[in-house]
Amino acid sequence: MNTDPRESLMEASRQFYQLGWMAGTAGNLSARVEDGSFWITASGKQKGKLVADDFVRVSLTGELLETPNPENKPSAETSIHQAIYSCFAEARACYHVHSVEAKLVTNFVEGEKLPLPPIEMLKGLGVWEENPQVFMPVFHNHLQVPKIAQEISDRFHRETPQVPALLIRNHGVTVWANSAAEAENHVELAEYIFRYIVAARQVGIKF
Ligand SMILES: CSC[C@@H](O)[C@@H](O)C(=O)COP(=O)(O)O
Ligand SMILES: [Zn+2]
Repeated sequence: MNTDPRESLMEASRQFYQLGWMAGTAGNLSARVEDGSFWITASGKQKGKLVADDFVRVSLTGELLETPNPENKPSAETSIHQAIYSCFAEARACYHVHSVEAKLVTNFVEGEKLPLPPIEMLKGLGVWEENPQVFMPVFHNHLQVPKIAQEISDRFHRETPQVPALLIRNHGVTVWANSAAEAENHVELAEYIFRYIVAARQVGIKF
């Protein structure tokens, strides 16, 4: 991967903002560099107009390594990115967005996983089966973000998720991939699936 992925992160953020998935300051994006550290959006930046100074570089253990602007603080959800990179050594990018549909679908289930419809788009998330039975992990939206990160880490060490994506209840989706381009693709596919789930419910289709 390119040593400085910020251009890809800014481009993805602009795109997600335009789609309504990173309204205001919502969401955070990160991508790793060769030494294992990662660039992540600084906390509280407007996601529709990020510039290269709106990022920080942190280590896998959360230590601040580089900040173009001394006032930058790492995203409040950095610990979730750390958990993902620690669980999946091959992951090179981790994107988190806040669409309306990603929040809605978490209200359709009470348990820890959301059943996904057996639609073609699942192939883009790595599921190549006929009529697959696939679930996306759902986590409680604890006020203390490190607690969410710990639960992600604990669950994923016990059980590998079927898709490279997770939901936080009434909050949003987080995806990961082995490149920034693939992470962007995963966000778009996950969001398509959430729109499908909402629409299927409206017309009474069950899966
Ligand atoms: C619009 S506030 C949303 C935040 O609480 C959080 O969930 C979020 O996604 C952005 O936090 P940030 O610290 O800017 O990375
Ligand atoms: Zn968030």
